Amino acid sequence: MANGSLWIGTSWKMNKTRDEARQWASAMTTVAFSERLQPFVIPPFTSIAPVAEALAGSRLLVGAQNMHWAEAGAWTGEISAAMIRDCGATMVELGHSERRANFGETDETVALKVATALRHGLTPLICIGETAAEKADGRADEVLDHQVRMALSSVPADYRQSTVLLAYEPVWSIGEGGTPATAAYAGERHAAIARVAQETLGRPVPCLYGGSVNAGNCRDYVDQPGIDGLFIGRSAWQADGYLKIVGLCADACA
Ligand SMILES: O=C[C@H](O)COP(=O)(O)O
Repeated sequence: MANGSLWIGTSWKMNKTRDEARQWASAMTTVAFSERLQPFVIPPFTSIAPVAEALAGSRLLVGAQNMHWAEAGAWTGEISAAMIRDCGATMVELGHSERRANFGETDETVALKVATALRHGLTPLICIGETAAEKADGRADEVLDHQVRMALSSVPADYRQSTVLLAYEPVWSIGEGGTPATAAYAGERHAAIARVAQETLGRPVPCLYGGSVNAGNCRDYVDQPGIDGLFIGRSAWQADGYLKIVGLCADACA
């Protein structure tokens, strides 16, 4: 269980029109979230502004699923940190395994993006995780160590106390066909990640678990020491699914 806030959020990946996004957001506006929780939602780019408008005044933070590291320029198809801020987002997800596997994201580009995000006042949510093959080879902690060091060593000196989040998402646990990590396995990896983060940044860095989280297993994860929140896909894409998990996590904190 987290000592500080328990971060409970969802990325919608490439799902929802603006109308669908507004419907999800409007279901949140009357919810009294537990003070122990920090809720957040990460819509696709097209829905950031309408969701941020609908959630103005609520405790839910809004994020983007990716961004470019450059300030502006000839980067067709890309989105800058300033554009994301302009739409009302205050967080940005970086390095999701789907972007690493399908769009050439690397530890080097994630590092560049972390620095840019912080300079623009965006909280980076840095996704890390080993593949099934790396796990089978007994290399999970080695892979995570490298990912964490690369991402956190890029934090500019003036921003070392800014909020930075990690999300441990074993690649084999994500999406359709994914197998959720056992809470014990996730807890062991979180302990290893916490040691590397402390070494690299000189302070604790909150780390969320993601990968087939659902209403049936969410409490097992948040009961683990060192798991500071949950990053949820499919089980939170419907408002009632998200709120069910939020309620269970609030109970776990009580
Ligand atoms: O961004 C969220 C993660 O990739 C987890 O997705 P999932 O809960 O659908 O497995």
